[in-house]
Amino acid sequence: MIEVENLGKCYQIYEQPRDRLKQMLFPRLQRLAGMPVQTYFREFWALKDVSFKIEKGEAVGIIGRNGSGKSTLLQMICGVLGPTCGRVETCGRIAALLELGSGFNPEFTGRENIYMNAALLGLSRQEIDARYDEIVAFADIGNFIEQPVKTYSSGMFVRLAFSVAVHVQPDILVVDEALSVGDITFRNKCIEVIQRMMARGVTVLFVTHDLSTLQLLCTRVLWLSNGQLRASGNPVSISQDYYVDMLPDGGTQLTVDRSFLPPQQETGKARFTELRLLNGGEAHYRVGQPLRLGFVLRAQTDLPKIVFAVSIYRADGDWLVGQTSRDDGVFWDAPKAGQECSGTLILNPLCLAPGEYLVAFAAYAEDYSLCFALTDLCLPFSVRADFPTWGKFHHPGVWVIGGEA
Ligand SMILES: Nc1ncnc2c1ncn2[C@@H]1O[C@H](COP(=O)(O)OP(=O)(O)OP(=O)(O)O)[C@@H](O)[C@H]1O
Repeated sequence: MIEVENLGKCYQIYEQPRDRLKQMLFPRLQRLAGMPVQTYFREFWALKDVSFKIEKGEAVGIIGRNGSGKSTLLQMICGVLGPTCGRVETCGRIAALLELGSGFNPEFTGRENIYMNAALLGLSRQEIDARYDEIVAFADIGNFIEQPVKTYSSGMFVRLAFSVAVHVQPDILVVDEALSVGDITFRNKCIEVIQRMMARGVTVLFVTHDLSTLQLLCTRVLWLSNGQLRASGNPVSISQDYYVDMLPDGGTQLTVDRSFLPPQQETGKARFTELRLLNGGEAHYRVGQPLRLGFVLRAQTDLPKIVFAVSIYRADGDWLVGQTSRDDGVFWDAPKAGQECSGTLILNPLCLAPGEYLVAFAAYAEDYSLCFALTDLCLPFSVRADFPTWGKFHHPGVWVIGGEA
């Protein structure tokens, strides 16, 4: 559905505005005068020599630090930006959510923008009429649909744009970071729709900094670094490598006592302010050692009683441990806005087989009816053994020779 070959985008960077003028005039004059031709800009490659293919029905996530070229790549795939070199080929109708509000006329109402946008994507008046109610219902922005979109909040913008994009029956859906401005209910609704579209064979390409959405939706991840394709493959292992690369120490102190905050879902209710993996300064856990996971949560509003949950995943995405304080009969008293709840989960001994692991933390109401905070996979750690082990777990056990079972 998408084929990108040796794609590159080079910008000319001028240190001062007058250099732009010099560049327009001087090289021509120098050429006329038979003098050596000078340039008054420096080249900056936002994207360089990127190649990949995406098949029908794949959901591909693009990750990378700020400025690594993700939006540039999406814009070139959607045809709104021309490449400096290389080529992009796509098949079928592309519906794209690029920059916030792009493709919308701010003076037009939501209704008018729906008609304009859907028409640009190739739908006839009758087709739009037939889908109009569905588009409005999905966007769920109430009477604002009759207001000029310049009065919309960023979340409302995205709701409407996303709703149009998914209702025009595209062959390729391209989403640049848009989901991150929607609230959690809308984000979950979008994820469901994207999953349904994927099941119908729609190809999805999206940029996100939210590694949990990435792992939930993607069949493959492309990691861009300084405009180049650094890695492509399994969402969990690539996001783990990416995550480690983002660590302040570059991951060199991977499993030594340290604290690091991963991205987390903004619920407006609470945030984890500290997450810590404690293993006494060792480079790796040994099979059978205790694992201590420390956490601090700050309430942003008055909250009821809290229970914490910790999940441990193997690096290939297999969910191995789901431990909640409620199951162990432990609750934290209802914190007031601004107050912190802290705690440690000690798994002793840690029964995981040798391998690479990641942790995720969550805080819920005691009946699990509300999630107050949820982190991405974080705190990568590894387990080693001095002896061969088999399977996913290694439980301490006692073997008895003979006797009764
Ligand atoms: N018109 C332009 N002129 C010069 N440089 C540009 C232009 N547009 C983008 N760039 C540069 O190209 C690089 C890649 O930008 P891009 O927006 O693709 O990054 P990104 O990975 O999407 O970043 P983010 O995560 O912050 O959205 C950046 O260094 C940016 O400054």
